[in-house]
Amino acid sequence: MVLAFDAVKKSYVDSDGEVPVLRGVSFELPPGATLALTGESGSGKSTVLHIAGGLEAPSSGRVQLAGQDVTTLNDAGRAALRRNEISLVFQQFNLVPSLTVDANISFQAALSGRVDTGYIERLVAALGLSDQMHKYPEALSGGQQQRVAIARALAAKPKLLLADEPTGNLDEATAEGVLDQMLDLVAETGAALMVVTHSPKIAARMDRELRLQGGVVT
Ligand SMILES: Nc1ncnc2c1ncn2[C@@H]1O[C@H](COP(=O)(O)OP(=O)(O)OP(=O)(O)O)[C@@H](O)[C@H]1O
Repeated sequence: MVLAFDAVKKSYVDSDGEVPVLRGVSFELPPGATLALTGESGSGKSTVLHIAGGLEAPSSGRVQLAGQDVTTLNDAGRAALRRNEISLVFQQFNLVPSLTVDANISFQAALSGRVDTGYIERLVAALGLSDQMHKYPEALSGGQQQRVAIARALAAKPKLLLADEPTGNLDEATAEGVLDQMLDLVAETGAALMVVTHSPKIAARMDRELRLQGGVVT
């Protein structure tokens, strides 16, 4: 399995006391699988994504990523897993402002020593970014920045691609193009893909939909 959640629970503590968000979430994502994670606002979708990406720890339960139990790894182990096996696309694009688009796109791939120039050129062309490569992120529109973030995530050829509303700022045709690129990566490399989305159209393009409701998946 690329990703396996086993009875994952997560609570936050706020001024009212402990607030349970995930009450026992289990699912598996094998290589080449695609999954849409849906549910109402506040149902815990981003929380699942952050736990899957090793950014947050579950309160209990087990998470296995690329065959390793994330819950027992130390910080260095988790950081290595994040760097080498996982790409995340957030709602905020987290581009590096001091680097050109070109350098931003290669950034993660370079960290894990996997820069495939031919693949990056294809991606950049397919995502309509060829004319933007020497610009800095601040000179790009929101939709262009989003495509740069997606190109960076794909360029690293991760085993697991996690995306939170990856097409939120894009018009329909561009959003379709972005999804095509994500699904091509899955088809070509056997990566697994999990997408958080409110869009039934995007969900329909994934193999499977998990709906979060009341802290469990349905
Ligand atoms: N760091 C935190 N501290 C306290 N509560 C949190 C924290 N992160 C998330 N929550 C709470 O957990 C619940 C789930 O949040 P989450 O962001 O996972 O939902 P979501 O389904 O992704 O929502 P949306 O569709 O609006 O992005 C919310 O009630 C939120 O307030």
